Amino acid sequence: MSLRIEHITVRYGQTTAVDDVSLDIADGEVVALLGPSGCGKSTLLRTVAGLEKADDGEVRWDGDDLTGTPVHERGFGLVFQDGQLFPHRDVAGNVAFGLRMAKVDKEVRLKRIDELLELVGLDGYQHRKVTQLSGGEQQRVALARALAPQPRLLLLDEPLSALDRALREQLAVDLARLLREAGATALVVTHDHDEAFTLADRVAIMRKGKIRQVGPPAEVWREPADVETAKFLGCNKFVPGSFVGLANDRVGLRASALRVDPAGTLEGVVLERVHRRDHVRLLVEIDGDEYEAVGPVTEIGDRVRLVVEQDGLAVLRDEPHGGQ
Ligand SMILES: Nc1ncnc2c1ncn2[C@@H]1O[C@H](COP(=O)(O)OP(=O)(O)OP(=O)(O)O)[C@@H](O)[C@H]1O
Repeated sequence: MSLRIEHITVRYGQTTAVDDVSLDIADGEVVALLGPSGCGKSTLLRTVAGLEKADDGEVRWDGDDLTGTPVHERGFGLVFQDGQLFPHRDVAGNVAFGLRMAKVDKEVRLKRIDELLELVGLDGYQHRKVTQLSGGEQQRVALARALAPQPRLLLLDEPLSALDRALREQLAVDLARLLREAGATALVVTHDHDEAFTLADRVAIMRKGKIRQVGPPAEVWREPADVETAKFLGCNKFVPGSFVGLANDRVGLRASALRVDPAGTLEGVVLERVHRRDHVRLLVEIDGDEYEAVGPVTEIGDRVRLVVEQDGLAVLRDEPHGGQ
């Protein structure tokens, strides 16, 4: 039971939206397709769904080429950014949709609806109108509806991006849990790295129509394949490894890489201070160069010591020409 994307290319006129992409998804695995706007993520997902036709390459399930298989016969569940619920049906009516199509008995159907609503945290919502639900609740219903017929693969296109930040963070955690509980095999498209890293067993980084790197979240976070990927994953400064005590040629620093701490070995002078929701962000001069750092509160002009936070670092593989 596995999906294989083989050398898929999709063009729109002069634009190559997806450029020779190959990717496998194993049974029960959640893979996130992560990349900036316009990199081709949705086009690739839509091609897997059968909503878009590939100019080249194949999408296979258990070895079978799906090229001639229409969307509704692929056995895949789809969830889009805005849920696309049926407004005239209640919650149960929406969740039941795929089960009705599959001619599942009413009794079994009702039981399955109850199970799914419990799974997505909407127990007791069966007869609520979907137009009277919050955005987060609507997305949960969309997810329950997609999961109901037990699809062999779940395709999620920016499932949380219509929601506000706080709700998105909470729902990403819930979604990760319920994909695991449902044992779902899923491909999730997102441009938000926090979301991708929360949800996925593996993250595939996409840029300009190509997959640049695939790996477990911790590995991609720690060792981006190149400088562009490191920048996309939050690195805004690149230094020789020796600056942070590593042997690598080049290391990317995220804003959280340096933290003021009297035990630190680096020394600098505070140039600027900004208060953020849950921390203080500083601009510090070290040996004539400027770096971001995380506070405690200090005064402009203070001399401070700084420690290096490993999570804030990205190690770049040594490149013969020195990368950026
Ligand atoms: N129907 C279409 N006709 C023409 N060009 C298209 C069409 N759909 C997408 N494109 C182009 O293909 C490229 C990839 O688009 P796609 O929507 O797959 O990117 P994306 O990574 O999903 O972006 P976003 O995160 O903004 O949705 C873009 O340059 C886009 O303008």
